[in-house]
Amino acid sequence: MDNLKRQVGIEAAKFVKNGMVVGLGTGSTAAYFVAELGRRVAAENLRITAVTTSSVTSAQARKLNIPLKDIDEVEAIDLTVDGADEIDQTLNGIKGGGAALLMEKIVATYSKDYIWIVDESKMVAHLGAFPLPVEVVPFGCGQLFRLFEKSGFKPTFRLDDKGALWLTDSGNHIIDLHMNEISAPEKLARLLDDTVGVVEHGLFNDMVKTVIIASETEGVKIVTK
Ligand SMILES: O=C[C@H](O)[C@H](O)[C@H](O)COP(=O)(O)O
Repeated sequence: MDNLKRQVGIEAAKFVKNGMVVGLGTGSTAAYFVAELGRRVAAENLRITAVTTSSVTSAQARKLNIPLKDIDEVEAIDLTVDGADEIDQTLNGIKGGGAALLMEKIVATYSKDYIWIVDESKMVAHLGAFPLPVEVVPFGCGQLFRLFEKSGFKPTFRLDDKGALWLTDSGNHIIDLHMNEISAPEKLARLLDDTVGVVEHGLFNDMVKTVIIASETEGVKIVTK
């Protein structure tokens, strides 16, 4: 698995050219992309500026001497590369397994180009086997949890290793919805967008045009929409 993740990370880094502003995703797959960029910055004198999608990725980028800027300091983001938890046949996806969905969606929204990198296990017929992360404001999140229960969304609060409610980089909590199958991702996204207390959700519908997939049998392939 790690080998497949490394392959797509290295492949995606080939899209990065001198002078670009690059969005750095979060997670175990995106970390290989960031590592390869760091290698190229050191070995090839690649000149880029990066914006990141989480404190974890910022820390990795700093260690690798990748120049970072705040998202509001850059004119535009040329390309963002990120992982995903599930991707369906239409290239809708679920993200946020690493709790970075809010910053990830903001960075993706302001990127001219957006690529996901995954191993083949992430490609699915229907979204929903992976619990859908929803970032929620702490105030009233117990009420929101009960609303999700009544709606049949099978919510669970995400906890940290001490058993406390998970705190995101933006100071919010995460409720994971165990829906098993999401038959209408657009409809669910609209409903969540309209729900008070929801900051963001992990449905990334119609956002990505390019996915780089690695499999044991077929190697690396690029799927576009
Ligand atoms: O919040 C985390 C992100 O959405 C990740 O990109 C996603 O969870 C995939 O992570 P991984 O590459 O570790 O499977």
